[in-house]
This record gives sequence, structure tokens and C-alpha cells, in this order.
Amino acid sequence: MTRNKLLDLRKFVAPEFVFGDGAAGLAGRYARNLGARRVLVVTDEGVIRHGCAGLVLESLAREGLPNVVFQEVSSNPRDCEVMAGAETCLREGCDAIVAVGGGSPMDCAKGIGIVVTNERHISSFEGVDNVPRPGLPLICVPTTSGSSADVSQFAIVSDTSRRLKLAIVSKTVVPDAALIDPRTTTTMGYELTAHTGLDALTHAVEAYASNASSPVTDLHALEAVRLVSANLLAAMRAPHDLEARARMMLGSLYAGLAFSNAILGAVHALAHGLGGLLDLPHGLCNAILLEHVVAANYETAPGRYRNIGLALGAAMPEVGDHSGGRQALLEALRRLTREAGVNCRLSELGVQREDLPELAAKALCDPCLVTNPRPFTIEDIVGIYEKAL
Ligand SMILES: NC(=O)c1ccc[n+]([C@@H]2O[C@H](COP(=O)([O-])OP(=O)(O)OC[C@H]3O[C@@H](n4cnc5c(N)ncnc54)[C@H](O)[C@@H]3O)[C@@H](O)[C@H]2O)c1
Ligand SMILES: [Fe+2]
Repeated sequence: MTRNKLLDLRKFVAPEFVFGDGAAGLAGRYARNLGARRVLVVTDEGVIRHGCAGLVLESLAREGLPNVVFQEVSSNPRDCEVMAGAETCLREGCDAIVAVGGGSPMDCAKGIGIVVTNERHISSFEGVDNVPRPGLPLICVPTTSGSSADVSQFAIVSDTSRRLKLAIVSKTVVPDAALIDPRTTTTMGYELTAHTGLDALTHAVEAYASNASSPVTDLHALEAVRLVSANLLAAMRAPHDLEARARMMLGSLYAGLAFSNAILGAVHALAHGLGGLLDLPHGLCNAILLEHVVAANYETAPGRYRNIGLALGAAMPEVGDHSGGRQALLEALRRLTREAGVNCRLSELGVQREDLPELAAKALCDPCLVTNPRPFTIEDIVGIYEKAL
């Protein structure tokens, strides 16, 4: 019998957030209100080049707040970069952090904050609820509509020795404030918009199908599926269309509120290994794996996946027609990812058949797998990678 989740005792976390045109320019005021006296600004080279970091620096200057910029952050931020950022933070005497950028600078900033206050190596926080002390005060200004690290209780960092992405899940990494400004995303190129948008879609699908879902997260997850599927192509074709960008940003925010509280599933568990092994764009890995994981999960939660199909605008058949429903949903997901320009196989990205057992062993230990609607064996996971190879 399906459990009635309405009465389950649940706690939800989300930071204070500001959404709208001009939000990035509030960074200085928020830092001042949090008591900052010297701010570490964590960003990356691309975000500086496209002018988003400048908005934050101007805002700090308006408040007369001294700052130090740390920009040595790769996409798929590395453990050594987090440790170097923490060293800079301590050396410069910074007492608060503002992250401006996509998921990579934001996760790096979360890592820096907890390394500084706990005086431990970043890898020691891996897993769920393993961060004893809260990090430094943290404000996030997202510049992609994808990761939603600005509202999530996740920090994902590449462990360079084990070649995997370690997941830190803790309410101590929920930022103090998220300043969500759709205008910052108008400089994203075609591919970046596609990859990050499909990451947001995957967050929504996985949160809705998660066995830790709840009425609160369902509401956000389904609306995120609607917003992202209806606006992704428009945002890609007209990058400066602020309304399309705002709807994508809202979709990403909703997906973030959903997955931060319902956690994710096998797509992310399998994608983290790929990102760690080959440094591939996170959203691209998810986009390739999504249809194969949904195909494997469908029978476990046909009603849930039917609702996802409806939110995607697919012509879903009658309620009891599971094989028709599965097919219609997979076709809709394939159509959207192909139209967004993602049409490649893992082998084209450098993944080799002999990598699969090791990748599957890592995925099996990823915390995101715990909330997948059905359990997977190592053979199941190898099978999914093979379908995407
Ligand atoms: N913490 C979480 O909850 C969470 C959730 C999902 C993904 N992630 C992680 O986030 C990372 C991916 O983040 P992402 O997809 O946002 O990309 P990213 O931060 O890795 O950035 C990718 C590239 O886009 C550029 N860029 C960023 N904003 C731009 C803009 N507005 N205009 C032009 N260029 C811009 C950057 O300079 C960079 O070169 C991965 O490491 C992933 O594992 C974290
Ligand atoms: Fe993601």
C-alpha cells in the first residue's frame, strides 16, 4: 500500500532568498547585515570575464567593504582548490564569503567556509550530516540557472585522489542568503544554457521520483519541470530575453527547493563518477543518463512518472497503461534533450567499457542513490552506463 506522506513529520530547509532584477547588487548590503568586515569573493575566470563578479564587487564597494577575490576555481571544483581558498581566507583575515558564479564557485565557497571554521580537510565532511560547525557567513549569487547550490544543502567537490565527486549533505552548507538575479544568466552561451537547464530538469525529476519526496517538494518539483521544459529552448535561442531567463531561473530555484529537501537519485549518483573521472560538464552527464535511469525506474513509480510526463507536456496514455506511459515519457525526454543539442553517447566523451565497473562501484556508494525510487545492484548500474555508452 502506498504510504500517505501528508502526515509524515518532516523538516525543510531553505535560505533567505531574494529573486529578481537587481538582486546581485544587494550583495554588499547583505554582507554588511551579516556583520562582515572583510569579504572573500569566490568566483571563476569566466564569471569575471562576463561581468557578473563586477556587479558584486561594485556592491561591496558601495558599502565600503574590503574584499579579496579568490578565482582559482575549476568547473567541477577540486578539493585542492577548496583548501587553497581556505588558506587565502585565513591569511587575509576574511570573516564572510560571497560566492558569485555557477555551482562550481558556490560549492567551492561552501567548502572553504566549513574548512575554515572546522579546521579540517574538505574530504572529512563527505556524506550526510558530517559537518560539526557551521561555516562562515555565506551569500550566494548564482549566475547559471542550473545547480541551485545557492539554495541547497549540498556541496559537491572533486576528490582528485579518488577521481570522484564527493557529496557533502548538511544544513550547515545552506547559504545565509541567495541573491537570485536572472539578468546574470543573459551572458550564458547556447551550450551552457542547455547543460545547466537540463541539470535543473534532472533535479526536478529526481526530487519528484525520490522516495524522500513530500507534498512540499512535489509542488516545487512539478512546477520546475513545467517551467524548464517550456522555456529552455526559448532561453537558448534568445539569450537576452530576460523573461525567458527569469522563468528558467525560477524553474531552477523551484527544482533546488525540491531536491535540497527530497534529495536526488541514480542520475546524480551515476553522473558524479563521470564528472570525477573525466571532468565532464555535470549537466551534460545528467542529460545523457536521465532517460536510461527513468527507463529503469519507471515500473517502480508509474503514477509519479506519469505526472512528470504530463508536466513535460507529453501526451500520456490512460492511468493503467504503464508501458505506453513509459514510452511517452521517454520520447518526451529524448525530444527535449535532442532539441537542446544533447545527442551524444558517453563513449564519444571518452568513457570506455573498462571504466564501467569502477564507475558503478563509486555510484553505489553515492548518497544520492539512497533516495532513488528503487534499489540498484552493481550489475544494474553497469547496465545503465552500457545503455548510455
Ligand atoms: N551544490 C549543489 O546543490 C549542486 C547541484 C547541482 C550541481 N552542482 C555542481 O555544480 C557544478 C556545475 O555548476 P554549473 O553547471 O552551474 O556550472 P559551473 O559553475 O561549473 O560553470 C561552468 C562554466 O560556465 C561559466 N559561467 C558561469 N556563469 C556564467 C554566465 N552567467 N555567463 C557566461 N559564463 C558563465 C563559468 O565561468 C564556467 O566556465 C558541478 O560541479 C556540479 O556537481 C552542485
Ligand atoms: Fe545536478
